[in-house]
Amino acid sequence: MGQIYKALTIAGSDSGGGAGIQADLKTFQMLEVYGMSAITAVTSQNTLGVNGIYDIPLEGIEGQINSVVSDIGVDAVKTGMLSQPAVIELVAEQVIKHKITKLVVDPVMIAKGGASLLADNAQDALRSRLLPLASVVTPNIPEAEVITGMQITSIHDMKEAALRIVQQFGAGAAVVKGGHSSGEPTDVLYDGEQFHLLTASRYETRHTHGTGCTFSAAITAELAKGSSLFDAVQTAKRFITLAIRYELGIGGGHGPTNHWAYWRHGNMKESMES
Ligand SMILES: Nc1ncnc2c1ncn2[C@@H]1O[C@H](COP(=O)(O)OP(=O)(O)O)[C@@H](O)[C@H]1O
Ligand SMILES: Cc1ncc(COP(=O)(O)OP(=O)(O)O)c(N)n1
Repeated sequence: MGQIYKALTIAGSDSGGGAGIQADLKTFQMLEVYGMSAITAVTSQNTLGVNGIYDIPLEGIEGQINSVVSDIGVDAVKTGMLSQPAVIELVAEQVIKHKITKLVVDPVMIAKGGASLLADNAQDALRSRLLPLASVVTPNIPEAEVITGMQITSIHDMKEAALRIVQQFGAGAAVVKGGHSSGEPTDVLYDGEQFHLLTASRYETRHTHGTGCTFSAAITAELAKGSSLFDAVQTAKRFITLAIRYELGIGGGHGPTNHWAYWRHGNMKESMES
């Protein structure tokens, strides 16, 4: 079987299977990384929206992380929905305690349907406790605006936000994602030294539920395998573009992306070009 690479997601459960823990584990599997989970909250959710949020007690979250790390071990960790300041505090402590060096922070704040997945009073904890521990942070444009306090209306602004997330808040790197912009969905990576722009075609579809989770999970999987940050982000961009392009078309609202697409269509030469 060769070497088994392992990744842990610390995030919320999406009963609809398109975002959160479910999207992360599907992505890890497709990228041939063994996936594990520490669930922070259970959501009752489908393509139409979030109907309920049930937080997991702190000792339950800590127990899941300890169980996994102490026995199986992790090559990389990602965070998603952390919902409360105390959860962020706990996760930060665990990252330090377990000496996690590859940490992808997806600063999940609001679901596509509008439900809040991060309490307003958790923003400070996110900035001060988690961002300094992150190898890379992956905000969408509204999340980057909340973190930095600046308005983002251009690639220039996206670069400035990524720079601030690294220089002001202490993250190792930042990818400000362009899904919420108009035009081509260009993502801006600042790796601490230079900027990289990752561009793809925009596919006009309502089936984009879980794009951010899937993208950050793909980065995590590639980092777990030992890829450089730039290579990991490039692979993640390809993974999410194909997952959006080959939509499943299920559900009456914002449907999930296609986590099989990279595997089924990923080596088709023209798959990113048309
Ligand atoms: N309609 C689309 N077509 C192609 N790529 C997209 C589309 N929407 C988002 N993306 C890409 O999906 C990834 C997630 O982006 P985004 O939607 O901004 O994040 P989030 O799901 O956190 O809001 C980024 O790489 C972004 O460029
Ligand atoms: C449990 C859970 N976690 C995260 C999200 C948000 O995921 P994201 O990838 O940002 O996708 P959209 O909400 O933008 O579709 C979620 N909905 N549920």
